[in-house]
Amino acid sequence: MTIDLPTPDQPLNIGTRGSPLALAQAYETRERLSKAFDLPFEAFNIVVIKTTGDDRTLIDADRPLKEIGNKGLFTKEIEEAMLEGRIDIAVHSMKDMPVAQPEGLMLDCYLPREDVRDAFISHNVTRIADLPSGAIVGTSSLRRRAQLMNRRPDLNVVEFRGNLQTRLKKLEDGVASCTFLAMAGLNRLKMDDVPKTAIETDDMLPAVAQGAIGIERRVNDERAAQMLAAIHDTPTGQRLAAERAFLEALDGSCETPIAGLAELDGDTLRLRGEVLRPDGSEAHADEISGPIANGAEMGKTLARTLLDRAGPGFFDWHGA
Ligand SMILES: NCc1[nH]cc(CCC(=O)O)c1CC(=O)O
Repeated sequence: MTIDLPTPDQPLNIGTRGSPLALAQAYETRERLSKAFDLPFEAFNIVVIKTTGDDRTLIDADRPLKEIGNKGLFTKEIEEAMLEGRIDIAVHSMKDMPVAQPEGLMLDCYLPREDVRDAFISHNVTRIADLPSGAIVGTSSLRRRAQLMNRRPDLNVVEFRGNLQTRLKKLEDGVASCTFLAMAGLNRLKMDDVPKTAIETDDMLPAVAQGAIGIERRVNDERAAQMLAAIHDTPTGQRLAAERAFLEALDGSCETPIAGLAELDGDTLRLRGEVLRPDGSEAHADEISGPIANGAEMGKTLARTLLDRAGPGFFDWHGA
């Protein structure tokens, strides 16, 4: 079936959040589509949509996101706009995407993945190991907090919310001696002057889907389907299939710190996973390898292994 490509009069509407990172990701998507189909930028219309997660009147900036609940916090309004036809596709950080999409929408397009690692950001030291006992670490990520406390229970973690710029300002003001950010965000925003050190994945396993951009569409939109197929990156899709199956099988509440990363080596996929208690007092990690095509099955298997090892109650725990 041939499709009518978008034109400046009938543009493809690309929905996104308005943060600098979200916009950079929407621009990248527009650029890839425009190249793939030899279309002018005017054939695309970037539509900024404010989500609950962006609305400061709905969210107290000092309240941890985990208390507000993050299922679809950054996606609900965007998905409503797509179901109503106000936008045709939506660009998302896959790290923030729930594992299942609402009826009528789907995800089958991923852009080539950026650096998956976390970055250690500090004006004072270059490695976690060099932080003095009692040092104050700012992060709003449950996973990073738990991983850090697991390895360095002598550090003090304080809640660090707001966008990248806000957090960097807090660091400069001395509110904390270091923080963590995804390398992917820093790279996409070309923030080269931030004092960062990439943390190897053996030292801090990233969040499931970290560094990956996914593009959502309506199930029955043939034009979007064909256009997105042209820019889809298959290896990223294979890795995310394993990671997201792992996440789904864990069925972790947003209280549960979870890390997961799939990597490809020839025809083999290697999936590593970790679950932790929020205070870092307990961590369970393991890995599994097999044929790429079995990625989703491996995700489920690894989740079962970690669930068994963690034992009943691990995921119900609501600690301090
Ligand atoms: N939860 C916020 C969020 N969602 C995606 C990224 C970074 C980009 C990515 O991982 O794709 C970030 C910020 C961060 O963790 O530093």
